[in-house]
Amino acid sequence: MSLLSVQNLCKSYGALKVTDDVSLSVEDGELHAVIGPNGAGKTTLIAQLSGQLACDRGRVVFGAEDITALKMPARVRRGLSRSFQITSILPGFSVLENVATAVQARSGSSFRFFAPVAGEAALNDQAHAALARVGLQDSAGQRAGSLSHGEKRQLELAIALATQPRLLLLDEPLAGTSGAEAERLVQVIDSLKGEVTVLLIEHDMDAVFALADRISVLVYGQVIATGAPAEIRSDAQVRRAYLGEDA
Ligand SMILES: Nc1ncnc2c1ncn2[C@@H]1O[C@H](COP(=O)(O)OP(=O)(O)OP(=O)(O)O)[C@@H](O)[C@H]1O
Repeated sequence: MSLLSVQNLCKSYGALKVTDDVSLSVEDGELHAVIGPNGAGKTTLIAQLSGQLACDRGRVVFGAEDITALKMPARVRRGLSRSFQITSILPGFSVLENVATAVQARSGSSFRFFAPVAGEAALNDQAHAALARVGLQDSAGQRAGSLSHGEKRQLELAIALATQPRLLLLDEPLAGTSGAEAERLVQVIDSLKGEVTVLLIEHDMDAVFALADRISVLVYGQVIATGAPAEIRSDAQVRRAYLGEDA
């Protein structure tokens, strides 16, 4: 059984069909990338999967449960998390506090079962573990606002991981990075493989083809192909529609 099954998802704005009968599955443990030209509907799809945006039609099944009608917090509690954007980082708070806040938000009242000091220690332990996963363990005490752009992207990942997702939705995690910063993020995402199932949207094709187990290609709101990177690279329709004949 797939971890995530997206069935005939639709979203229109007036006459514009932004997601148009999208079906795809994400298998447990895989890194599944969704690529497509600007305006293809990728961000809208992620918003529909995270629960930020209601679907006009179609179903989203997570594990064995139909979650189509659930709002975002209920989806997060079930382990379906979207990476938070840099804009949601609290710049005046420390890196650790940013992650600890996310741990607490996910856990709801569960930390109240601990005595206050033990609760805080448990919270910090989880936050430190998430920071170590993304290579920010030495920056825990630093103000989040003083991080470089690439480090802020790493912090976003740590915040998402702190919610202990089963499926992580990553929307352009490399945006605004290049060179060593981008390579670092690719390494971090690669290191999550096998531990967290990932649905990745990313414009950096080198990163996508290096990381993905499978790729779905979205064009004008429709999935025109799904397959392993080598299959996608050699798919004539994909080359015509998106990658270009010389890709
Ligand atoms: N709230 C909205 N109201 C009207 N049109 C919208 C709205 N949100 C998105 N669109 C339109 O839907 C289309 C798809 O947008 P979306 O952001 O999902 O594409 P995308 O594939 O993520 O693009 P990009 O790669 O440029 O981020 C675009 O034409 C966009 O202008």
